[in-house]
Amino acid sequence: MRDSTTKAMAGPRPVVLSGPSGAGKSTLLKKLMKEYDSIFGFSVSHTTRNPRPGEENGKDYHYVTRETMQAGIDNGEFIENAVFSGNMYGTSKAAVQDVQAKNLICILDIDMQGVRNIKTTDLNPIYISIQPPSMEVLEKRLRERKTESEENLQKRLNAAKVDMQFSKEPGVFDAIIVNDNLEEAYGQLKNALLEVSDHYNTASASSNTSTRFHPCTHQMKTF
Ligand SMILES: Nc1nc2c(ncn2[C@@H]2O[C@H](COP(=O)(O)OP(=O)(O)O)[C@@H](O)[C@H]2O)c(=O)[nH]1
Ligand SMILES: Nc1ncnc2c1ncn2[C@@H]1O[C@H](COP(=O)(O)OP(=O)(O)O)[C@@H](O)[C@H]1O
Repeated sequence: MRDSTTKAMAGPRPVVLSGPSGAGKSTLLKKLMKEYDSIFGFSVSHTTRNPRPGEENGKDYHYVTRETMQAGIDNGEFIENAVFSGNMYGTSKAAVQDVQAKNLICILDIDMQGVRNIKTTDLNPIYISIQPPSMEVLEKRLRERKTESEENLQKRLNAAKVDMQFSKEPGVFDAIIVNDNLEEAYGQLKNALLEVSDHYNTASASSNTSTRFHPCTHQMKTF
């Protein structure tokens, strides 16, 4: 059902990045955000999982208890929420509004349940799937990341099999990027952001030849 509280406002379309845990979404997003920090803004999700070393509350996630998260959901504060590997995750309306208020293109990193749920809302994002070259490579990268217990790792690998099938469903994603070589995948991500939307265009920066994103304003829905 559509959220009847949504209202239209001018602004660029958000971007959803999805794909298996370990596919490289955070790595690619961090590169994009570093290069184009005046263009893109990250939608900071809520989660009940513990922070990893180096992660910052309010930057990577809002780390909350189950009780706090459930209260927020019950109170209608979330656009979507899901349980992944035993933890709750969700995109609050405030997370998206905070980015839009800065006139930045909002980027969401969400799982496939989130993709399905967002498709029932008026957010109208561009959907990009980041996929690993193979299950073997995914497992190797997840193990080398050293962030997960064996149990969590197995849960992520099981979810990844379903996710890889989901990404092949016609019409779900505007672009699918296989993250084999990081620089190539990053180039493809930038191209996908340009190609999948008429609302982006490129121009040479005055002082160098790097590609710049210039979002045009158009009608979009916000929460
Ligand atoms: N539905 C939904 N999924 C989210 C949200 N935030 C993160 N996720 C997904 O939750 C999964 C686990 O994220 P995380 O614990 O950070 O582990 P990682 O993907 O292995 O780095 C990933 O697939 C994320 O895309 C959210 O707000 N909503
Ligand atoms: N193209 C790549 N080649 C090799 N390692 C990569 C590549 N992309 C990401 N990684 C590494 O794989 C691990 C998983 O990437 P990450 O960005 O955390 O994935 P996700 O956010 O999708 O869970 C990280 O340790 C990251 O440094």
